[in-house]
Amino acid sequence: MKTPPLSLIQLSTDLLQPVSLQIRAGEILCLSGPSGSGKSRLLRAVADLDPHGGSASLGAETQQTLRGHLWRRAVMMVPAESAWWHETVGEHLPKPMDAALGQLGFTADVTDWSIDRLSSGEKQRLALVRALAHEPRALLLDEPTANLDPDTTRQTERWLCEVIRQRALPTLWVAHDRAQIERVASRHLHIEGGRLNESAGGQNGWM
Ligand SMILES: Nc1ncnc2c1ncn2[C@@H]1O[C@H](COP(=O)(O)OP(=O)(O)OP(=O)(O)O)[C@@H](O)[C@H]1O
Repeated sequence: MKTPPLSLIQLSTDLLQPVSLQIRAGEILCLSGPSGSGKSRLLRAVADLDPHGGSASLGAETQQTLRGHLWRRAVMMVPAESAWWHETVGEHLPKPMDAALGQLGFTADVTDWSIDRLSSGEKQRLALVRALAHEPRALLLDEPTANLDPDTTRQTERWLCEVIRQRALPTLWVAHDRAQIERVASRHLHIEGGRLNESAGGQNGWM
């Protein structure tokens, strides 16, 4: 089955003018902008977690036609700070994710680890694995490598890019780091002053 694109249709927040755009299957659209410019709030609007104007759709399905929890399972947001509610890592995974965990450098016993012992970087990578275990059809990533050292950042980026390509997931990826955007982005938008502008790179296009 062909993976549908993720579309924003006149989507607006109180910080962002209405925006319409389409993210194709397997495309990584990076979003940069100054702190407080509304990047996370745009992601939350696409996930239908906050009140907003306009709508978003995934092929024929829209925020209006899918119930909230089903929309958010299909269009999966991984926030910068993940929430955990069970005692161990394994209890949060709806299916075994051994290959992904191994590719991200975890040993097989990570599923038995207590949430209390996890570092912020471990939490961040495990939240990505958990999100993908739910088999979403689009991804919203809020600074997915913010807590990682340079080597782990590269490892996580490579893994994410491969999964996004294999599963043909339309992806909106908030990033601050210019080098990261150059490595992963199919397209780059910059948000500033309530507007979303296509960025061709270059000094003025980056934050
Ligand atoms: N629920 C809310 N109601 C009103 N204002 C909010 C709400 N959540 C966040 N804000 C404010 O909206 C602004 C944008 O927040 P947002 O988290 O989207 O910024 P950001 O661009 O992701 O910034 P950063 O790069 O620092 O993470 C901030 O000034 C924030 O304080």
